Amino acid sequence: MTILIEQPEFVAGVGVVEKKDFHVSEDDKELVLDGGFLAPHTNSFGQSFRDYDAEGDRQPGVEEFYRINHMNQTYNFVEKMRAQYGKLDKVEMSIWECCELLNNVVDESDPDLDEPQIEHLLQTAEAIRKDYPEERWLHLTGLIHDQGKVLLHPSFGQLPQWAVVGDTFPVGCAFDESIVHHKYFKENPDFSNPAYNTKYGVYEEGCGLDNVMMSWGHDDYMYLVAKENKTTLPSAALFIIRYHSFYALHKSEAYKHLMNEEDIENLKWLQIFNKYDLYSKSKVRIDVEKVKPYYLSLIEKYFPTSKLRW
Ligand SMILES: O[C@H]1[C@H](O)[C@@H](O)[C@H](O)[C@@H](O)[C@H]1O
Ligand SMILES: [Fe+2]
Ligand SMILES: [Fe+2]
Repeated sequence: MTILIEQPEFVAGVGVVEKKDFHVSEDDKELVLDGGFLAPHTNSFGQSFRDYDAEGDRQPGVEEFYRINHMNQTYNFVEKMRAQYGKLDKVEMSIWECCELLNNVVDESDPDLDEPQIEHLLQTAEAIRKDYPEERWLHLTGLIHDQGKVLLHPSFGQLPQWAVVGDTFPVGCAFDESIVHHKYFKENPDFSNPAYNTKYGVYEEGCGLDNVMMSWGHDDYMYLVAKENKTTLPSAALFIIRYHSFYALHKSEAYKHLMNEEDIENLKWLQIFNKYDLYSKSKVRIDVEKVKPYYLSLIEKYFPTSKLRW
């Protein structure tokens, strides 16, 4: 007997459809995988993924991270950061050089991972590659989605962790209760500002997420870098990069009233991507030198110049 496990797949022009991706053969009493990626039940610390209350060494630091993040991410702050970092006048480097810079970067907001970020980028991309071998754009999206974390590096002004990592959320309208450690928004000045604390705030129904200011961090920054450097990646890739930390949307379905038609389409891809972003976090290291030529070929395909403006 064969047990089929459902995996969604994208078919050009049709969108996301169900796909039978791998099976377990009971006759042979062994697992027969068609090279598929298996999402583990627990993280490398033995806890469920994204359990922000589970007791453990990382919990107090992660909670403190969110306290400071929620207090400081205001509409005004985001406007300033977008204007300053949108100039892309800090550094010139290639995508691969950026991967290498992330060799020393550890994300303090993450309860599931304490490995350097280069590992996470490759783990994500390689996990996607297993299940979606044909979607080369999605492999590259995996590789670059967290590169905005270079904002932590001294050559980018060494921004504090609260201004770079963690889940993101819209500013300029009410903070949804589904956001991790929501209680700390009480200390954010926008929380009691009537211009910003209603369901719509400064936005309108269906205005499109492109027109929504998101809390500042690696997502919005990398989106600007990719867009301004004229990537030919599809719009779903840019959507994934800008909103992959927006769990209130892609997990809790909050803020849907701000989406437009294109957002609704792109969200399907983000939900696929999220499985690999989250569940590939592990202690299993990728052989960087072995996979490097493949990713260099993708970078060449989707970016017009080898040096990017950051
Ligand atoms: O801690 C994690 C990490 O910073 C990820 O890169 C980000 O995308 C997540 O949303 C966040 O919660
Ligand atoms: Fe991220
Ligand atoms: Fe990530």
